[in-house]
Amino acid sequence: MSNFTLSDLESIIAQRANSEDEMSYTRKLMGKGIGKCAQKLGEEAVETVIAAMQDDKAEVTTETADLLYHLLVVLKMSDVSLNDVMDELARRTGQTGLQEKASRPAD
Ligand SMILES: N=c1c2ncn([C@@H]3O[C@H](COP(=O)(O)OP(=O)(O)OP(=O)(O)O)[C@@H](O)[C@H]3O)c2ncn1[C@@H]1O[C@H](COP(=O)(O)O)[C@@H](O)[C@H]1O
Repeated sequence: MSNFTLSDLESIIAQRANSEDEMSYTRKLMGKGIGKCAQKLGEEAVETVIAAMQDDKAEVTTETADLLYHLLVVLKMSDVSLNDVMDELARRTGQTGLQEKASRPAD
């Protein structure tokens, strides 16, 4: 099992965002703006859903890797850190998902 974490990948993405590395996919993608990054995130989410519906474990694994990478790119572009997201998830651990839903303001 690898010790590699999402936090490690977040750090690499942050380095690439500020680099001049012509071989960096991250740099190239971010250069296209938030619209393209968000579109890629949506595509990877759909591909993960399709893999799950096909009950294809290998494909779910690779598509989820693509999805998590593109999610971290969008978080970086949005100036939201993984820590921000983990803090929000930690805040929610005191209640069930249905309690959280009931506590939301009415639309
Ligand atoms: N984890 C990833 C990762 N997952 C997916 N991808 C890329 O995401 C792209 C998605 O594939 P697609 O075929 O859908 O996209 P595409 O056709 O190339 O792109 P578009 O033409 O649609 O824009 C591929 O080019 C993948 O290589 C990733 N690119 C980089 N990383 C990691 O991010 C770090 C920084 O990478 P670089 O910025 O490339 O140095 C490194 O640790 C990499 O391993």
